[in-house]
Amino acid sequence: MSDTAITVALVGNPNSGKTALFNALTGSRQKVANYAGVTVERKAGAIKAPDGTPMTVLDLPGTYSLRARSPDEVITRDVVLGRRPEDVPDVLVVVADATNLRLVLRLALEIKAVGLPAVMALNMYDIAERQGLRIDLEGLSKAIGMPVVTTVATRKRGLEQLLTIVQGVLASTAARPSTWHEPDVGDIRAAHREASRILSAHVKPPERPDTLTGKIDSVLLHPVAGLLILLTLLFVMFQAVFSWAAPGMDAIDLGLGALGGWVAGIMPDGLLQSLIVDGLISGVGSVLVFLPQILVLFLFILLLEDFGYMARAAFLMDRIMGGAGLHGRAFIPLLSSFACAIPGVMSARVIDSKRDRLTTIMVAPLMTCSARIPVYTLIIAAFIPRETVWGWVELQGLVMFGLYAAGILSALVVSFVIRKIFWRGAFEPFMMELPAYKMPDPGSVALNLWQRARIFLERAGRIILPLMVVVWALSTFPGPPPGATGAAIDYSFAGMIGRALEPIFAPIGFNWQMVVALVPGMAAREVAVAALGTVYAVADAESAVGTLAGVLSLQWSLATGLAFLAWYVFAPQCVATLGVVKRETNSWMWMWVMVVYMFALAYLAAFVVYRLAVAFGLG
Ligand SMILES: Nc1nc2c(ncn2[C@@H]2O[C@H](COP(=O)(O)OP(=O)(O)OP(=O)(O)O)[C@@H](O)[C@H]2O)c(=O)[nH]1
Ligand SMILES: [Mg+2]
Repeated sequence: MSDTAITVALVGNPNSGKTALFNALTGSRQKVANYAGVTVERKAGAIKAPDGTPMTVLDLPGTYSLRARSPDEVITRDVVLGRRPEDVPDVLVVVADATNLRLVLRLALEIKAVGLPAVMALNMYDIAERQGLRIDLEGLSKAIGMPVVTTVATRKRGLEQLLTIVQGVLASTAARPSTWHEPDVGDIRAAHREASRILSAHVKPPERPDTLTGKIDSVLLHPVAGLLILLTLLFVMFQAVFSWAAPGMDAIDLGLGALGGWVAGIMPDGLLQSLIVDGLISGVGSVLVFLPQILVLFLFILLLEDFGYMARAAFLMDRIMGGAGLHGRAFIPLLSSFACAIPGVMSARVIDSKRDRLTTIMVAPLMTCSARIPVYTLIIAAFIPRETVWGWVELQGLVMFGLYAAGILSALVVSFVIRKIFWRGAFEPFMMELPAYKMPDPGSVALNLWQRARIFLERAGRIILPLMVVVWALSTFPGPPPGATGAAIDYSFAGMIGRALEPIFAPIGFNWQMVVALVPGMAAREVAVAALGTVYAVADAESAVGTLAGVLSLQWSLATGLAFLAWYVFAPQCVATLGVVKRETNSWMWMWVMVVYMFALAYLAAFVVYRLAVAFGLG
């Protein structure tokens, strides 16, 4: 970004399409979704105006006012008011949802007071046209004192005109000193009246109002039917994760097996062959197999997000979450944590109260992130028979559903305990605008899915691959002394480390190979799967290309398998998440509290599960 570039900041209400506009302008792929509070950071992108002038575009978190309450709104306020030296805007683009103008008009009046040249982008104009909404663009523009341009961010419509007008106001208007001050209740009322006046003067109600959203909501938000539908959706999702992904997983498995066999055939036996076949193909491959499942899961999540269902799910869960002491806005952070706890912890920024935010951050890693999928499905494939329980309900999917439910339940219980022990507070009811339903756009879903695949593959290459070289080396060296009788790996460093730590984990039924896998598993959960793949492949060179699940089902008891699952529901096995918790809470203490409480829960849960299973004769 050059200092001479013009800086354009996109400001607006949540869910008005700022990020969609940012992506359309800059060609980036920041997350866009049909609910409020998606963006919690400022993002910058460099572009050229139609006449070639370099520009920097800033995407900002959504807000209803510059009177910022939550940390994400503070970012927006500070950028707009020029308080962040690295991002001082020259011009503001107020991004408005054309079908929902009342609140953004209030914001536009505040923006006027800031004194910078400003333009309003009337976004989602396609929907406004479909509804037959009649907006007097000229009158509106006069009333708010800034040019108005219509845009359709998702179809890249109106972008050139927007940029041209942005340059126009920059050339014709000089920045005035800011007269903005934190509005008090009286100011807000006055602004509200003014916004209503502008609205009734320049916007005629739609000829074909969106009645569909109301109709769908009467079913989906029904206190009983709605919850049942939500549960059914989740249930179908986990069934699909197993049944739809199976062919893809089998294909990858077969391909990797063939690759391993081929490499073993053309390379002479020896260290290098072992590194490639046992370390890389068995190790990294055992994680790659799970790509189809991750994609099926995200396909569901992306479709539901784009459709506008997630905000409804939040609404339905509000009573239950409130009962557990979670803030109404905690749903979105917890939902994001299903992908990964890192964006989840970050989106807790939408919560204004410090304590509520901290509670949400503390429980976010309990939600089942996608890195747990390889661990869960590996153990399920090894120990849970592929049986049909009832109709189309399969046992494996049912167990997966149970593991996700265990994560959610434990998050509710932990936040309940935090609120009871550390701080009590008033229950904050859900406050989020429910977005209108939209048909998901196949192109953007496909693009997002591809992003997910890329993240997964990049992790395999950047984190798992190098770690597997280390795990392989630790399991191979030093070689066994001459005349040794045991398996070679018993004499290796990995064997020594595993045996040294084994006593700690013996009470919960873990063997030393599992302990060896837990250590690099701190880097990321799925690394443990890869490490098991490598350790067992090195240990048993004969069947190095057999499936890992098959090996585990022979080597572990069912009780051990279940204890491992219980461990992974709770263990804080991801250093990156801990780093983000430290950054977002700005405290080492809370990070350590998280480490200690999650490890304690993991150990306890694995212990109870293991002992119970043994008592039932599954040891
Ligand atoms: N039909 C239509 N949909 C749009 C348009 N612009 C954005 N959307 C959709 O509106 C939803 C919200 O878009 P985002 O870009 O995430 O909104 P945002 O303003 O960045 O939201 P926050 O980050 O939460 O403040 C998404 O589902 C987009 O696909 C548009 O011009 N037309
Ligand atoms: Mg956004």
